[in-house]
Amino acid sequence: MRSLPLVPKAWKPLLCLAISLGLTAFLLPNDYFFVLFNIMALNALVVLGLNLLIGCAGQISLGHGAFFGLGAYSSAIVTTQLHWPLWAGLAVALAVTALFGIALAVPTLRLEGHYLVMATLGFNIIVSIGLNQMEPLTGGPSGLAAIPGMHLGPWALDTDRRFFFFAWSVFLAVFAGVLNLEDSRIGRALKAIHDKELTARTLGVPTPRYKVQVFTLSAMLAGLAGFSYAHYMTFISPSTFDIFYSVQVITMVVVGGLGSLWGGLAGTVILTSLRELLHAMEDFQVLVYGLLLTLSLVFFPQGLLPAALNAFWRAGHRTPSRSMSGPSSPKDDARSIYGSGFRALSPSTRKPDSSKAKNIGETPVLRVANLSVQFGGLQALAHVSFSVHSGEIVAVIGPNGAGKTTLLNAVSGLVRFTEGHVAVRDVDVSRRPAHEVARTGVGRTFQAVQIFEHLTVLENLMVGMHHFGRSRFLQAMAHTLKERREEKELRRRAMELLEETPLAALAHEPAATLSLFQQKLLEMLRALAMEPAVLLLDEPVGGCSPNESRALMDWIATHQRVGMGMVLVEHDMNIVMAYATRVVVLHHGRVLAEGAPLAIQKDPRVIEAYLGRGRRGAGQP
Ligand SMILES: Nc1ncnc2c1ncn2[C@@H]1O[C@H](COP(=O)(O)OP(=O)(O)OP(=O)(O)O)[C@@H](O)[C@H]1O
Repeated sequence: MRSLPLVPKAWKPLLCLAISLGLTAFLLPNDYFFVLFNIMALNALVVLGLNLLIGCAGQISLGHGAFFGLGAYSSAIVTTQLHWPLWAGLAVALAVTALFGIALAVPTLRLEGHYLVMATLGFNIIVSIGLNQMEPLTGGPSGLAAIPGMHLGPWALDTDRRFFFFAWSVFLAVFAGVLNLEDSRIGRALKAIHDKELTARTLGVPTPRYKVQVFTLSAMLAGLAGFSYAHYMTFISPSTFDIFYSVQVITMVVVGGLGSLWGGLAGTVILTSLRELLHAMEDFQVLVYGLLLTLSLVFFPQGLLPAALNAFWRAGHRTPSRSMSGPSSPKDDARSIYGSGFRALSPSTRKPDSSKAKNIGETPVLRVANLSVQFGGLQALAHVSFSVHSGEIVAVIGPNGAGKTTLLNAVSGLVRFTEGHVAVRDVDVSRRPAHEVARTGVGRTFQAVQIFEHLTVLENLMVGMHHFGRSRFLQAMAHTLKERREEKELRRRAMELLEETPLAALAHEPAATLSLFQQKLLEMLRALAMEPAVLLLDEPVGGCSPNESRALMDWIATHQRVGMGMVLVEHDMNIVMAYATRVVVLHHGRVLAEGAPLAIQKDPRVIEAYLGRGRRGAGQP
């Protein structure tokens, strides 16, 4: 089965779902239940898109009622008023929702959380007003009637039972595509964006493009549902597509569990049925949905269903799995923490300047020229210039607030600089977005470790390899042969890298369960997975014990030999002296001194900057 193209990854549960739906069709007693299940299928399509948007990419929309309406109305208008064929109605519905999706996504791209909710809510209200006001086109509040019924070529889907098979087949096909997408290179990138967007950008993930694409895809799924609804009901009016519909579908996502595609389906089944139960009490529906939404968000932010399932699971498994926790005590022996190749060096084995400068390349891999960064009235960096050659570890040191992290942020494209240039392997990356800088060859770690906690260890690494992949949204959804080969290759390379470290045994564990040491190691490995020309390490051993620090530094220093340059921001002078080939000292955003570690250690200007006037010669920096 694995070698066949276009077979969904989750084909077993999908097959079970298809069989259950087939059996359901024979068990449903009358047309009333078929109508209920048909509406459920269309809601499930909208929820699927919304879940992809909210759960995977972390963008919230209260405008999906509008996309549902735009899909329904655009097809209804062209098929009733222009007498276009049904397939043209579908094409128009998808095109219109895609265009509106892009038009809404691009300007709201920078918005997050409440602001994005407000923008999409505003969009829903505008569309509702438009549908009511544009009477000649939409029929106004009385709606559009006599819409052509759904048919597949010569087969008219003119009974509720026939439409049942159509609607659920469409849902199953799209569901398979979205499940494939979730478990692909793009899906991992979307989850990484949801988890830590800035970090994802520094790993080469084109976040703006993906956010627009996922928003558009989500809008198109609502448009597809709207198209099906219009030609199933053959009558539509604006009240179906108002803000209450958007609230309903959001509640279905939240109840089922944000980001859980199967949970979203369960939420749809439960809440569509609930709406039917509350049919007689129309005024209470808004109240019930609002209460469910609020209660879920406040008490069960991961979703009502996942919370119930977790409670059920915990009742059956009272003892937590040992493998899910990091090393439990300092008594865990070094091998269990570091694994082979991770034995700490004793301090005496690594001396300042010993055998460090053997493999330094001729041409710089990173050139920083005259770099200045201004934060309002604060000059954080002023005319900083230095370069890094392959095989070099250039330490950047300086007192707190000297501008070290700002320098790394400016080089990696996270901070705009007012003046200067940055070149990576002779490619000018000045003022390019962070993901492009990363793709040119800049990998980095952060002062406060930034792993994607909701991904596994292996998936974290695979996000680091994102820019090696070529597959796009549609290829990932269709799970094409090319995409499968690419995914297999990425997985193989990531496993190979992991096997270099003790993390291999934890490949499929959630990254959040790792100890700090393991997280630091994973973050470095993920940056290495990018195969960067230059690796920026921001206090890579901060928070680690001396043994852990040396183990990490010894391991990372082995990569010094493979033609990569490193910039090491570090406060621990023992580490700097032991591993740096050159040291750049920053003070008040300016380069105070630059040279070999031993020379820097004795430089009176450096001693003064670190220890202050009057204590010159009192000790080392
Ligand atoms: N985003 C920002 N907005 C405004 N000021 C900032 C910003 N980032 C840093 N700064 C300021 O710029 C200066 C340099 O900060 P930076 O974090 O680069 O120093 P650092 O040398 O890395 O310090 P530390 O060793 O404590 O990490 C500080 O005065 C800091 O307050």
